[in-house]
Amino acid sequence: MDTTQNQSKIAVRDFNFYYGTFHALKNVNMDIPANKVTAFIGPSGCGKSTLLRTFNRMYDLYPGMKADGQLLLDGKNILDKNVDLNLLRAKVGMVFQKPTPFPMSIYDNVTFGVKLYESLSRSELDDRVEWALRKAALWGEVKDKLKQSGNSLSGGQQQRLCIARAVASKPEVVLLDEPTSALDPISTAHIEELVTELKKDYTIAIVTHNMQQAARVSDYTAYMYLGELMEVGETTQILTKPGRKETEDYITVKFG
Ligand SMILES: Nc1ncnc2c1ncn2[C@@H]1O[C@H](COP(=O)(O)OP(=O)(O)OP(=O)(O)O)[C@@H](O)[C@H]1O
Repeated sequence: MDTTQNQSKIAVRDFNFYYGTFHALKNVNMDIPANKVTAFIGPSGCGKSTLLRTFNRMYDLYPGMKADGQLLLDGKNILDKNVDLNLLRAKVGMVFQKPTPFPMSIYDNVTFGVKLYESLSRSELDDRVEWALRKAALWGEVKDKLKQSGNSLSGGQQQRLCIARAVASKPEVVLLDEPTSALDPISTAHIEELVTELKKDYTIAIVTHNMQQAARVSDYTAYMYLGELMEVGETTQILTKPGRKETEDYITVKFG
């Protein structure tokens, strides 16, 4: 990938990841450019979600997992033992496949992470809630019912609420793990528009099984296979003229 014009936000260097004795990611090297969307594609089980989750060290939440190599966020290795994990997760937000609003009001969902890292006045919090919900293109639909439970929203609205929650603490990177796979086409279109909008302010990494989605939203695409990064490059090039046979076979089947 040509990173000379694009500043690398995350640099992955000689990175390996293990679930116990299972070697899930094998010597991965790549750059995730700032203020761009990088899509991760590849067959089920190839390690896309595993790689994404290492970018905010989600794996620290589970025993028996091990990583080596380097994951440099703005040049600093996030694998270092003395990294403040709360701060890291404030900088690198995550949205999961299934919408996961917390069992609390829409307002409290958005302020949840903010309150952990910042002490804002009530009016500052109100402003942040409006700002985040506007970013997530949800404000108009919920501004009159902020005290209602997040679970009262539709699936597509819930996912936008999760995006609002992720951006509310003003992260630098947003990780999206198949964010639209549980959504209808209209909600999917909403989220895709949002991803394009968000990259002005954030660096975005998205896992998707949908090649059309990768084509629509991403600038760069990484193809993974059996724990290896097979190739990475500009999305138009990877999807139309992949360098490797494995990528071509996968894309041909997926595009149908
Ligand atoms: N908690 C875990 N413990 C042990 N092995 C795991 C765990 N999570 C994932 N794996 C294994 O690691 C490999 C990569 O899984 P991962 O979920 O990252 O793949 P993926 O490409 O995101 O797949 P999918 O597209 O199906 O979501 C798989 O072989 C999977 O079985």
